[in-house]
Amino acid sequence: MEILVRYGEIGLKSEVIRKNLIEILRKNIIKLFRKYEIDVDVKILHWRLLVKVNTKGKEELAIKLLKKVPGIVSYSPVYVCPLNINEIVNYAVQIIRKKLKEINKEKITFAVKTKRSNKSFPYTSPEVNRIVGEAIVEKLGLEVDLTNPDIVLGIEILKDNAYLFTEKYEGFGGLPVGSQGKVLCLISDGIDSPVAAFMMIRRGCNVVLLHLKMNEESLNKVRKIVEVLSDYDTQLEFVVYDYKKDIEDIVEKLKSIKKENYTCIFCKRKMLKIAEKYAKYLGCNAIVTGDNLGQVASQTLKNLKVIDDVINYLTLRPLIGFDKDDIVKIAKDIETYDISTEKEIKCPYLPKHPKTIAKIEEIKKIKEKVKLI
Ligand SMILES: Nc1ncnc2c1ncn2[C@@H]1O[C@H](COP(=O)(O)OP(=O)(O)OP(=O)(O)O)[C@@H](O)[C@H]1O
Repeated sequence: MEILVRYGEIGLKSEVIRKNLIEILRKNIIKLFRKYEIDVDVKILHWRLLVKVNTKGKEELAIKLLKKVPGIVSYSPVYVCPLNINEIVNYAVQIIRKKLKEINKEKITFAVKTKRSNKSFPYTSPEVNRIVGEAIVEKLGLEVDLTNPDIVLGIEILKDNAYLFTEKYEGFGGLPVGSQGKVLCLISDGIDSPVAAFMMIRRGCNVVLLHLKMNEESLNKVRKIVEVLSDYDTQLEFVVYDYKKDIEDIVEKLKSIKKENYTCIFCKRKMLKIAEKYAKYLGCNAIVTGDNLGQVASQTLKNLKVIDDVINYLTLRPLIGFDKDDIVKIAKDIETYDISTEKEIKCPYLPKHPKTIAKIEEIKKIKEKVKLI
């Protein structure tokens, strides 16, 4: 099986950068397929990649896996045909004939959509559409429907060959992983932080996922999430830090001065402080969290400011402006949603009335009183 892979934004870059990104993309495809013991050859074509799946019986898996490679916008299993209009017509008729066997319907309609990037091919795209379309009508008796066809036959005319296909799968787009440096993502068992990590992977970052462990149940969920995300970034690193003592210390100290409502703020400050240490040690360029504005009462700009104040490191919150529905949709698409929601584990340290608008002067006073970060 051969699959034609299309990239998007990579194509907008200068030639030197584009070549570099395409090579990273090529290697990423090979790495992911190797993980699933699929032997592939990936050839770089003009504006496309051609993935040749050599392992028999793994074709369906190969199609699923390509969705998990950032940088890919869409892809199609293809028939590779010589650059000759008669051959293209012959291939087209055979492909449609085969496709007809899969469709159980009386009157089947079709459309031909050609894209010619090889301008030295002597027929324009509309001409190819017409010639191939007429042959299909004549030989197979189908009807043309350009708005809502049962079968769309795609033809891409590239430098070396014509590529014919009837299926087109969507990728996530973005940039190849490994092209934009490394970030440290704070990951919990919730819906948001796996999506935040994915957003950074999609933009080409390698990620280190850091989980601050408070209980075994959450850690088990996070482990499953890590497994899913490590298909998108095959070099993903996962670090677990035992956080129980730290959070208990925070809760105890705040209780002693009746400031329990500051628990979330001091907890997040401590998390960022720990994250900063790991980020520096592991060579990460930024820290990433799944925070969102106003999703819970304590996620206010003022709170985020006093939380960020504890470190001096680039902190990114890729979901800050997203609606919950948008986040849920992505979580479902990347297959972390079911894991995040399989069992809700409530934070046992959550105070009754978390502080919504924290002031830095108040934080300073508390810090000094009970020695917190
Ligand atoms: N136990 C944890 N380990 C690592 N990071 C965490 C942990 N808990 C929270 N975070 C980070 O802080 C962010 C905001 O925390 P919040 O308490 O709102 O998260 P949550 O509701 O538990 O999970 P999520 O934001 O992933 O849906 C998270 O998105 C995540 O980046």
